[in-house]
Amino acid sequence: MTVADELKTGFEFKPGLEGVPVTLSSISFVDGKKGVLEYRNIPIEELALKSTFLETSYLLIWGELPTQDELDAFEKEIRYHRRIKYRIRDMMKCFPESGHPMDALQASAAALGLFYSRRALDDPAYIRAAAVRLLAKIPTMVAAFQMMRKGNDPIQPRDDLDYSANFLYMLTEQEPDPLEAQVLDVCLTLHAEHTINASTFSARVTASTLTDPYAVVASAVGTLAGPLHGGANEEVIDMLESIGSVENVRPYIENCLKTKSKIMGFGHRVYKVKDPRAIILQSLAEQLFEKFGRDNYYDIAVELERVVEEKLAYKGIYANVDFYSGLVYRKLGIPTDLFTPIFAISRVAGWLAHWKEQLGENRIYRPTQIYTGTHNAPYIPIAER
Ligand SMILES: CC(=O)SCCNC(=O)CCNC(=O)[C@H](O)C(C)(C)COP(=O)(O)OP(=O)(O)OC[C@H]1O[C@@H](n2cnc3c(N)ncnc32)[C@H](O)[C@@H]1OP(=O)(O)O
Ligand SMILES: O=C([O-])CC(=O)C(=O)O
Repeated sequence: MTVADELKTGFEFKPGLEGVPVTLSSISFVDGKKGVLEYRNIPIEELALKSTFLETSYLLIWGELPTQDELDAFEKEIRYHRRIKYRIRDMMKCFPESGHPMDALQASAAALGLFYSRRALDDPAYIRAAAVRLLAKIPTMVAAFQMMRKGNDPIQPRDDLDYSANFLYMLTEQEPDPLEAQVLDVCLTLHAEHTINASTFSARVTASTLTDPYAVVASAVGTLAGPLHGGANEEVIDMLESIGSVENVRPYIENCLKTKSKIMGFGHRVYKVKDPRAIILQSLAEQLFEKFGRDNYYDIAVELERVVEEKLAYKGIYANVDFYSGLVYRKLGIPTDLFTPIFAISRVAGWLAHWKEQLGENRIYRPTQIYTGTHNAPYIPIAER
């Protein structure tokens, strides 16, 4: 059969699965034309203003906002499980300091499966324990690698600090300013879930084989790392650095358009307007600048957004979630190559929600292909090739 024949069999090939539904889901909703994002029916703006990352994680994974008692119990369990086993720390010490923290995180998340490998996927207590462990330990692993690659011992989590304050503390051994901890917490809430993006799809495919949740998260971390997905937040800062000044913005964009290169932090498969999270992230950056002083990259970013809109709005290309997040993290003093691991700390909540949902009505993912080769080719002996 030729490719044309294959296409006649009724398959419609959609590169990148654009617009192809791959599951039923009630976890989140995006209206890309109106710029709407909801988690479990609640608008992201409401959650950013009124919730916390852990409460939002509970909402995503278990489908409802927790009562005060449920939230207290959940937070207590997370605090209890923050520490990582010394054998995981020892393993991480062998990682090369020059390695990317996303690779370190992917390997460490997978290593959790060596210690907690029981696959009781129909036991709600197992599901809860795995979700708690992953939410609790991933920030500790990210901070531990940061310390170890600088030649220092990891900083132990502090039980008196909440989730985001504790993460910032483990990175610096300094108790963060309350505004810094609060801003980071809102960033985590904003990044926690986004329907069937590439890493979540990867998580669901892995989950559908009924493997363990650590493998599910490790495969999603690997997928998030790429520059077309979560890795773009790091690339945005590199781009702002290479542009260097507001005057250089227009020639930079014109050159990208001429050479058909992507402008990092812009464009989205679903949003055809400015990403609602970018609007909130920009205001978080401004709050930090007001208290701690402006970042000189901000003016470049604002001009970049203006020129990209002027040139590309007609194609529906606007700032996405990765455009302003890096400016927030930079102001929090976080190194650029930790931006994507921070995205992972947050998105693990969404991945876990999808893992749990996938297990509910599981069928293994096994799509098809359109074969583009030939048939019955002769085997040519090596001497005759
Ligand atoms: C958390 C996240 O994952 S958010 C996304 C983070 N990624 C980035 O910021 C990287 C830059 N952006 C991109 O590469 C893309 O916009 C993606 C990967 C996000 C979406 O990709 P797709 O939906 O496949 O869009 P695709 O790449 O086909 O682009 C469609 C058109 O818009 C253009 N376009 C899309 N994004 C950009 C961009 N950032 N800069 C310039 N042009 C762009 C493409 O060149 C293409 O133009 P054409 O139709 O004239 O050929
Ligand atoms: O939805 C997507 O394609 C990308 C993503 O994860 C997000 O925007 O948060």
